[in-house]
Amino acid sequence: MHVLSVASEAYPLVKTGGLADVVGALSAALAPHGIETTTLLPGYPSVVKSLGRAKAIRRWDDLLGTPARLLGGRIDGHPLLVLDAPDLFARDGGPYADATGRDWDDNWRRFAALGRAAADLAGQFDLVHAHDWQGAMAPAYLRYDGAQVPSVLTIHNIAFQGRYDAAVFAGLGLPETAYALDGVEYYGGVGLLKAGLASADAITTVSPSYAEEIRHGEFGMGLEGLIEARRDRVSGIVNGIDPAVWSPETDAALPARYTARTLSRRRTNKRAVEQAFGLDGDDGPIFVVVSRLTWQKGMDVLAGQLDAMVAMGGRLALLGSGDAALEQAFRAASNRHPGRIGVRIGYDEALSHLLQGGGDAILIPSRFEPCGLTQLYGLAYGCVPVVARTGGLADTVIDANEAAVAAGVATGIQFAAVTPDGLSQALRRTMALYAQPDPWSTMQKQGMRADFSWTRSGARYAELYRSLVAA
Ligand SMILES: Nc1ncnc2c1ncn2[C@@H]1O[C@H](COP(=O)(O)OP(=O)(O)O[C@H]2O[C@H](CO)[C@@H](O)[C@H](O)[C@H]2O)[C@@H](O)[C@H]1O
Repeated sequence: MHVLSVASEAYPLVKTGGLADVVGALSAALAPHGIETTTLLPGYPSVVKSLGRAKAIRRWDDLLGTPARLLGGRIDGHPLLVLDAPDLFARDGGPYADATGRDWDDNWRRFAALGRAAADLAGQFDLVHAHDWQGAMAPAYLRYDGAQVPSVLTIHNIAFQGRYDAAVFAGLGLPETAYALDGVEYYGGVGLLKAGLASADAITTVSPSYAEEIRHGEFGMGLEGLIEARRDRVSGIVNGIDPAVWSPETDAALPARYTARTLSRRRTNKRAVEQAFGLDGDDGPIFVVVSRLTWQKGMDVLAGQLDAMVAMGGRLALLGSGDAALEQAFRAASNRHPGRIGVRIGYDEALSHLLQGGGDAILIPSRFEPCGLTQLYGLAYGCVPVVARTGGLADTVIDANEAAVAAGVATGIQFAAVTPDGLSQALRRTMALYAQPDPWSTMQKQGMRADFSWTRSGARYAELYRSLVAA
């Protein structure tokens, strides 16, 4: 089977978050099931450059108003297609925003063009798998083209919806009838994710709990009615992690590599974390954070608990970037507590590996979390996850309640309320567990033994694809 996977990022070519990790890993996850995945990405400058001298496979004189061509390449040995449309993608800055962080005004056109190109190419594939709002127009174009190729749309985060003014509809190149309640119309404007959700043959989210949560107002963020109406098409398939990239035994970013049997080697990495973040050397735990600094991730609540954490004897090494006010709050905390709180504002892939390989516990106090990958990396690296009980975090971490600790099955600490009290209790519980070396190392080893490889989830996607292609 040949599948076209359409997304705005894919590791290792372009990454701003977890979407890239998953899209980058899918091709290898599906190959054992006889599925060849071709990934279609926008031609950002770095992506086009990575292709070297590539020949155009196809050209458009007018792809939603702009000339474009299709270039071929490989991503980790798997087929790659790149939509080279310089008017849309040849810009400095990030995939979605300029260097100052301001979203590009024409994002609707940039990612609708990606979807339009995918639909134009779909005839060469058995199925199209689109990701998030940036890929979501692919199923919509397929539907309004009357194409026979089935489509899957995966929601990695329903908070990002690609919502625009009604005026952009005219630029989408769709029939008038598409501006309708069951089409692209969304609260009086245009919704790209909404259009995809209304059109795809199947909808997946990245954990079973999140699939359930988004049927309700608090998590559905305006799309709960549509999700509920299409619930027989919605399923949750939990993300895996790519062992070629995330494995403490082989990780080149770690000063000391280790396994569950050689956990004491982590001490060398812990010293490296202390150095990198200017932390005091002592025997207490180092909490780590690798995250976008946003409301979703509960970073405001964490910022409010840092004085308490330091008073308990904890230290923190934080790597992240995001909201300016939160960046400032963490910097200020680090100035207040030199040697106890170290902060690195920015994006650094290698440092994120070091934190997992040297930190004692990774904090993830998310208000909602479709799946979450950093807790899975934490589990694989013996960096115990301390997580809010929501979405994929609830599905992947076994809380260290008394029964679970006694049975030796706990893999982390869960807490229910993302509030100052909820988080400070979780920190206190973590400190108390850390003070008991045996249960703590049992918890680390349990996490490292848990299987979050793509084996099971790859099989689930393959099964879903087959059910649609056969239909
Ligand atoms: N400053 C930094 N430097 C280096 N690396 C950094 C970094 N900040 C974050 N990262 C990395 O970015 C990724 C974040 O992935 P997550 O799944 O945790 O969240 P995200 O919200 O981006 O993804 C969305 O999509 C994914 C994929 O489906 C879902 O798991 C998730 O719940 C959903 O919100 C991880 O690989 C992490 O290590």
